[in-house]
Amino acid sequence: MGGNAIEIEGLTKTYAASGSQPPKQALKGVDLDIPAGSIFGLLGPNGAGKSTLINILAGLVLKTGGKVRIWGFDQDVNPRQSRASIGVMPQELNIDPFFTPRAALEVQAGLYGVPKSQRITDRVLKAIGLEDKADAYARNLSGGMRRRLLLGKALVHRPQVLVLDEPTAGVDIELRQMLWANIRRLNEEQGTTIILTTHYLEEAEQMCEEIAIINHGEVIARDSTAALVGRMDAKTLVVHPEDPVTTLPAMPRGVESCQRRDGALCFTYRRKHISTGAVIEAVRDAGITIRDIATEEPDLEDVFVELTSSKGAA
Ligand SMILES: Nc1ncnc2c1ncn2[C@@H]1O[C@H](COP(=O)(O)OP(=O)(O)OP(=O)(O)O)[C@@H](O)[C@H]1O
Repeated sequence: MGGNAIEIEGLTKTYAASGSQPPKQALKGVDLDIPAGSIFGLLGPNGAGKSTLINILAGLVLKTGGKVRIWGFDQDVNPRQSRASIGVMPQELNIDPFFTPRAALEVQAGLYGVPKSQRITDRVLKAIGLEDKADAYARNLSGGMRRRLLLGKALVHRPQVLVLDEPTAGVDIELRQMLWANIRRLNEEQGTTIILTTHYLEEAEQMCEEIAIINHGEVIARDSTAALVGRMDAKTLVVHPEDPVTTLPAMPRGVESCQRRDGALCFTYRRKHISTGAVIEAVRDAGITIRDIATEEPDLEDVFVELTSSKGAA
């Protein structure tokens, strides 16, 4: 196979109408390649289509149209192999309370048809730090342990691609760090490709080499995290002029100017390329007396909000 763990072309999904609900087009033609060996972030607001996409990858939801290849296997041509290449840690804590972690992992391995001689139950228990609890009933496990067990269940068939759907939602910092350490290790030591959805943009920034932002069933941005962070390098200088200004002052190249409703002038630029001093100088050169001045520094959250509210209209 080539350099991609996942190749998605023109993927569409329309959920059928039910009762008074009209049909819902959840994916509107998604093209997305995810490089093998990467840690890839899939971000988007609630209802954007992330779970639909992930569930299609996992073989849990049937696509309406388009092509999906997992580890080189076309879902339509080689459904079994494509499914065996991927493991999914779901959002919900759906664990049978009457199974022990060991039994839960064994059952899961059975579901994937892993022969007994090739099972790696002990190794998985160790990787998720549940050796001590291997034979305790799952109902006695803490929320954090259950989450780790879900991760373990996604690993029993040694998938090349691991999908984590909101793995750290509602999880305390210590457990979050432990989960990330586990996941990084899988990525580094076994080359497992990791795809994760998260609402913690800071986490995505720290963990993911590349990020796709999905909104209203479409990919609206896909870039290396470094490039997205580069976008965030934008800084806005807000100038409150002493007297009303009717003409925006001339600015150095690369500065976007606008005027706010309250009359304030705002100038957005990349700090890397243009200094704040140069912008202030240009304002003064235009004969504008500055009454007050402030700077605004957007973070990934702002970029995300801007992208999902402007380009993503249905
Ligand atoms: N089984 C279903 N039947 C009908 N509509 C559905 C079904 N599942 C999801 N949808 C709709 O499809 C759209 C995409 O939903 P999806 O769950 O994929 O979004 P999401 O990005 O995962 O959101 P969240 O972050 O809240 O999990 C939403 O409008 C949702 O209401």
